[in-house]
Amino acid sequence: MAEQQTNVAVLGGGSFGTALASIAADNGARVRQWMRDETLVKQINQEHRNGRYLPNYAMNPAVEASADIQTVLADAELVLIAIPSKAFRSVVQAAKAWLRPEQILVSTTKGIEQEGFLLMSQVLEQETGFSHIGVIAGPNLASEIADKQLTATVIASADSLTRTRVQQVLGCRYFRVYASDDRHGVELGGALKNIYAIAAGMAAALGMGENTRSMLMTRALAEMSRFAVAQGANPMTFLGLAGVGDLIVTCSSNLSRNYRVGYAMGEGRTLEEAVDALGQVAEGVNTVKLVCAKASEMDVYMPLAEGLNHVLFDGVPAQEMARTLMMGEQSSDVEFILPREAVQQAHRDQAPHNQTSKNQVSKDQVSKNNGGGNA
Ligand SMILES: NC(=O)C1=CN([C@@H]2O[C@H](COP(=O)(O)OP(=O)(O)OC[C@H]3O[C@@H](n4cnc5c(N)ncnc54)[C@H](OP(=O)(O)O)[C@@H]3O)[C@@H](O)[C@H]2O)C=CC1
Ligand SMILES: O=C(CO)COP(=O)(O)O
Repeated sequence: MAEQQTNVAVLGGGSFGTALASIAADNGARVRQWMRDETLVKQINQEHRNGRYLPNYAMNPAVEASADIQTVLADAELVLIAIPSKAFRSVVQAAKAWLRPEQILVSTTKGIEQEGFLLMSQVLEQETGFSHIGVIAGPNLASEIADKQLTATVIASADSLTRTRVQQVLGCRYFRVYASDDRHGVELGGALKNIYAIAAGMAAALGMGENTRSMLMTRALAEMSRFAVAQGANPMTFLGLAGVGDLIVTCSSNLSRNYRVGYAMGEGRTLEEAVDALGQVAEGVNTVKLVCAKASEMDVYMPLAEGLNHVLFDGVPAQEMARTLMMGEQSSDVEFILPREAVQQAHRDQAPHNQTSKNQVSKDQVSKNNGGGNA
């Protein structure tokens, strides 16, 4: 529980920003929430309801909404930024004149900026140069938080003041906040799982069974952690809420917008139709493109992401991805115990006449096969 009244600013009037603003207010903080939509500002201040993003949620009436970013940031000790990745930098730039180095800046955004492949905390660092910077990620469907379903998240920062203040300000009887100092790993976990949530939604619409779903999620975790480790993250982070925790919820729930985009495509809709019908952000659509380009540049094997990328952007039918799911290399289960290279070497050593074994399909063959493969 908050020990003293803290001034909190939330930038973003979407579903997650609204849920976090209300949690902080429930917890005794003085909360101001910024959004650009004046009609929504009026509705939140008069009806204590965000009719566009969380229409059935009775917000804490103490949350004060405003379209004036200067007013919202005045006196804020903690600033939570819940703006989709495509607009994140421009909003930080608009806020910059009123930010101060002693403030704690926390991104809640699970996405990647195309230019430079930057995560949002890196954008915050670039734009401000401040030292109290953190990220929040975890299995946090906003609409379940709005129902006050028991929920846990992670605050990740190298800065202990950031971790502690966020735990104090947001931790309450229905929202638990665990700490991590692997900011990069936690932030990558939140961004990467959106890719696999789309694939899981597609698999569900295609009628795949529970074994398939479990395989997909577990191999997704292998792929995510492989990529994150190549980017300098700690693989153990993926055992936590921001890794396996967030992956489970978004690959299982129709409340996840990324899952819903995949489901709609599995039912035969185009990407454009699926995204238009959603009317909110599905970060995974952009993330899969950026991650595949980065993985190819770094030579990281990511067949699930590559397969999805082909379905989303190259017109490959979803059914084709499912078929090729079974044709990739049969490699190591947990490669941090048995490295992939060791399995591949054993196959090479034991193949008759040093031919590629029958069950072992090379990376080249997998990518030729319409981009699908087993992670
Ligand atoms: N919703 C969830 O369950 C969770 C979401 N997240 C992450 O939080 C981030 C924000 O998501 P969420 O709140 O759900 O998003 P929503 O799509 O619900 O809302 C987006 C908000 O950002 C605003 N916005 C978009 N572009 C701009 C812009 N150029 N300038 C100013 N404001 C802008 C929108 O304003 P307007 O209405 O005027 O367009 C809206 O207030 C995402 O990265 C998401 O991954 C993380 C955990 C859970
Ligand atoms: O990140 C989320 C839950 O943890 C929200 O997922 P979606 O963006 O797919 O709705």
